[in-house]
Amino acid sequence: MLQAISLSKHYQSHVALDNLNLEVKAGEIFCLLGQNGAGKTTTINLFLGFTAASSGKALINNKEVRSGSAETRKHIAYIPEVVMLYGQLTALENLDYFSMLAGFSYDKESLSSFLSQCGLQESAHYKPLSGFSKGMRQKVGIAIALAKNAAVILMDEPTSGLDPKATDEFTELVKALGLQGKSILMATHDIFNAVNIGTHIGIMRQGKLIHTLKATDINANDLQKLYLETI
Ligand SMILES: Nc1ncnc2c1ncn2[C@@H]1O[C@H](COP(=O)(O)OP(=O)(O)OP(=O)(O)O)[C@@H](O)[C@H]1O
Repeated sequence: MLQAISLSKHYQSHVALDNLNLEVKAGEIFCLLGQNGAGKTTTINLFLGFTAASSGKALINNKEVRSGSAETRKHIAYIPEVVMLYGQLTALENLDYFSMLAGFSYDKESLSSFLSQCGLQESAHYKPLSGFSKGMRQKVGIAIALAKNAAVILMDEPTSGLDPKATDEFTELVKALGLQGKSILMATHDIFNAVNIGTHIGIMRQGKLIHTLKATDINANDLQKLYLETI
């Protein structure tokens, strides 16, 4: 589970995140919408411990995130806009390496099976990442999340720049992770995808979470209207 309690981040006098209260339970996919600079990445970075909170708390499985500490990060998988892995290593080698960093050791069949579950063709398992498309990299990123057995998955605009088919495949994978009981927080600019993928949707403006909605309570057209009225 992922929780923010009165979480704020200031850069000198600038308020990047203002008193965020948020809970993403197991099996929930929370999509954060908001204009550039609304505070989405700041929120994700606070949960990752990449930056320290000015006040309030970020909790992962009820443990407070400490900036720079690996204690809570081991429960998290992070999928940024472009999954940065080792280009000279194969998909299998990358997965093996990142699983080991998280304390897991798998045989080749198991590693291959994680990649296949994420829709990566077997012929690609043994190819270096340098030749992978963005969509293929995102699949390896999800495979790492599976292999790490991460309870929490944080995603920052993971479908930006993906073609419709790759977006659709990615969406199905993320929904399956939700059904497996992961807590997922995803920052996105894609309103249609947020309704399609999310169980919950938040709209941020100038560091504040203004609206929180259940995805079943709104369609894409109404969400777009509300979004435009809010920002
Ligand atoms: N290291 C930093 N130093 C100063 N200000 C920062 C820093 N990081 C972020 N900010 C500011 O905090 C605010 C929130 O930024 P953030 O990156 O969280 O927005 P965002 O919603 O993720 O935007 P985008 O959609 O463009 O990724 C912005 O005004 C940004 O300029």
